[in-house]
Amino acid sequence: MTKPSILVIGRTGQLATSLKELGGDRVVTVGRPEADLQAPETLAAVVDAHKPDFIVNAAAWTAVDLAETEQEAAKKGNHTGPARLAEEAARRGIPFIHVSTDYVFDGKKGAPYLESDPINPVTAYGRTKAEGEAAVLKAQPQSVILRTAWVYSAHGKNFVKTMLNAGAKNPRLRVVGDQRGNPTSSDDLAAVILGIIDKIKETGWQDSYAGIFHATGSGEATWYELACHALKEAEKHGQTMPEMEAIKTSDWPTPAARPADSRLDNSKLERVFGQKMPDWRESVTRTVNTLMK
Ligand SMILES: NC(=O)C1=CN([C@@H]2O[C@H](COP(=O)(O)OP(=O)(O)OC[C@H]3O[C@@H](n4cnc5c(N)ncnc54)[C@H](O)[C@@H]3O)[C@@H](O)[C@H]2O)C=CC1
Repeated sequence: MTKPSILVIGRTGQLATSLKELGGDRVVTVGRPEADLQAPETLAAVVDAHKPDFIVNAAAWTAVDLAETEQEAAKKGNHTGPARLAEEAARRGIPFIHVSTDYVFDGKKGAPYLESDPINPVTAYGRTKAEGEAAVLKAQPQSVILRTAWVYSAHGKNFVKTMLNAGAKNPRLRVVGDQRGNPTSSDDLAAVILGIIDKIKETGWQDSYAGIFHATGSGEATWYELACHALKEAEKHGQTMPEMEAIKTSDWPTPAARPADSRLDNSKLERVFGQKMPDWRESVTRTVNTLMK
């Protein structure tokens, strides 16, 4: 067996699982306790044990609501921990790929966000992720930071799985219909990350690779539209379609306020890396087919 050349931090999360599934022997995933962003002193030893050509950080504090009350832990998971990992990568000359979020924006632009648009996070999660972006780039200038959004997959915890489960148990579902974004399959994001790594291998590091890139599923949706599509696909497998009602954000209060419109423009990803993400509907259909098998 060839030595894995891509070290992924995070083992059980959606993106880490997709990277392992897609990357096979090229990828080794390491999670807690061996690699713990809350205990950054663990990270150097993991990098030295694997001597990778690339490091991907697929780990994060992703509990958006809990981040409001657990700000210190969220900061370690999203800011200081990833910054330390970037520092270890820089010290060894290893390009670093990190993942951030649409929640660095306040959602008030009214059009898809560009990488050059000013950020203004409105949640503790978004703030810690935004601080993480800046700290990672400072620690390792050879970093590619991918801002993604609304991630779902056949594994782990996510909105699509929650809706399929809720739809199987309830005759009627109420889903927020006034937040707009780009549903993203973690498999599609993993494919983009592996594509970026191939490109860097092919061309060597280029200055244009450094910095922030938006990487979300093509097309846009509300949570209501996403739920309806997933449940219609499940209906083809014999699950009863519940009656669906679109509700307002104000009817579904959460501790952390979600941006109303956090659509991202992915054209820089295509321009620089030649990577285009599939339409979210196709990928949701694939995920539902996997789950209903
Ligand atoms: N899930 C979503 O909807 C979105 C996710 N993102 C970002 O995408 C990336 C991947 O997210 P997912 O795979 O969906 O998240 P996930 O919640 O499925 O997985 C997170 C992973 O991080 C690991 N982790 C948490 N704390 C850790 C620590 N202290 N040390 C080591 N590992 C730790 C968990 O064990 C898990 O494996 C993250 O950077 C996240 O912020 C961005 C936008 C939306």
